[in-house]
Amino acid sequence: MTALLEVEDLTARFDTDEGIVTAVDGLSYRVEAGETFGVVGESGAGKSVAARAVLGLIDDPGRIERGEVRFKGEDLLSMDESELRSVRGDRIALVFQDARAALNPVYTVGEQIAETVEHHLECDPEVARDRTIRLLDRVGIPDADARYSDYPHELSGGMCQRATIAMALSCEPDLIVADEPTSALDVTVEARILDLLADLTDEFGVAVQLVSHDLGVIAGTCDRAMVMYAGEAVETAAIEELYYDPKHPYTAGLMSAIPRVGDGRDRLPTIPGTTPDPIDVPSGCRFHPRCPFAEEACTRRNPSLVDPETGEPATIGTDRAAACLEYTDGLEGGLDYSVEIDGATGEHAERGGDCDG
Ligand SMILES: Nc1ncnc2c1ncn2[C@@H]1O[C@H](COP(=O)(O)OP(=O)(O)OP(=O)(O)O)[C@@H](O)[C@H]1O
Repeated sequence: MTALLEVEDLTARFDTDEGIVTAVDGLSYRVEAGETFGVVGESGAGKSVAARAVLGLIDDPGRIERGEVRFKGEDLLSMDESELRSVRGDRIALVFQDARAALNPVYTVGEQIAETVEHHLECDPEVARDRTIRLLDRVGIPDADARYSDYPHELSGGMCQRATIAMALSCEPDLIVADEPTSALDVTVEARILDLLADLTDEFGVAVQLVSHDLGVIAGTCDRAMVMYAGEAVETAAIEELYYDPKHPYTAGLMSAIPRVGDGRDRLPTIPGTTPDPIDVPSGCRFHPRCPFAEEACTRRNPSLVDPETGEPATIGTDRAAACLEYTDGLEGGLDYSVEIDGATGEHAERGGDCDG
């Protein structure tokens, strides 16, 4: 069965003064209709470039070198700009981190949403206005009738993000690509917006590709997720599997950065080291310089995604995949970490191994 979105072997590069940055390297994943699919990884992993590539929004000095982005079976990368624009306006909507910048400052919030409604539904302005007010109300903007006439600068950050979500929904899309939609918001507002997104995906049956550097956000919101490192996918799994039984040492490290109830830590990265220089990525497994379990083989061989149970190469349809030599019997010492969950809270309580950093 064809998934709603199928990205295959996507490779995107930027020509910079310092050299060529391969921001996304041979990336393959799928998003099923109606599901919330998370893309997680540290800054520079290639999450935003992957999200933008889905919409053909890679600008100079970037280019998509190869791959396919099939939306309902049609390759978006082979479409011309006007075809793409109509898919973007109609079937795929975008929500960005900086909601205020995404809104036009010279029109009221209501006017700009009503304009897309009018265009999309080919209805008259009164109908568009009513529908816009209902949408503003649905995304939790209080007193939506009055807020319709507010300019973006008159709304708080959280309210602006609600407005852009209303805007995204106004074209009744099949897919919303949300790139760090809550990173600029404080934690309480973030939680409310994520709850809203979850409710709306159920209610409108829309799929979401949710990009975040925060595995806590992804774990709380998504059905499945892909973990990215240095332009590549290192693990894909249903969210419970990723959370309770991470197969890649990098995912396990990200897990330990999820704040736990009562431990007072903020979201500090606990994996030692930093993401590699994108112009000069490490040989072999790109994570090996930071991996506590790395062996000599890891410096030579870049593992591809495989089913961790069988070691068989993963395809776009594989539900569980990890890219570590461990799963093709390539490690002598193996992986030595464990994840223990405090049953009472469902939070991560203890971890073994060296991956805590
Ligand atoms: N316009 C650009 N010109 C040059 N390099 C770019 C450009 N946009 C992205 N890159 C590079 O591509 C790589 C991936 O960037 P991307 O923004 O996708 O990462 P990310 O995982 O979304 O992280 P962040 O959360 O920091 O945005 C990075 O090394 C980045 O420097």
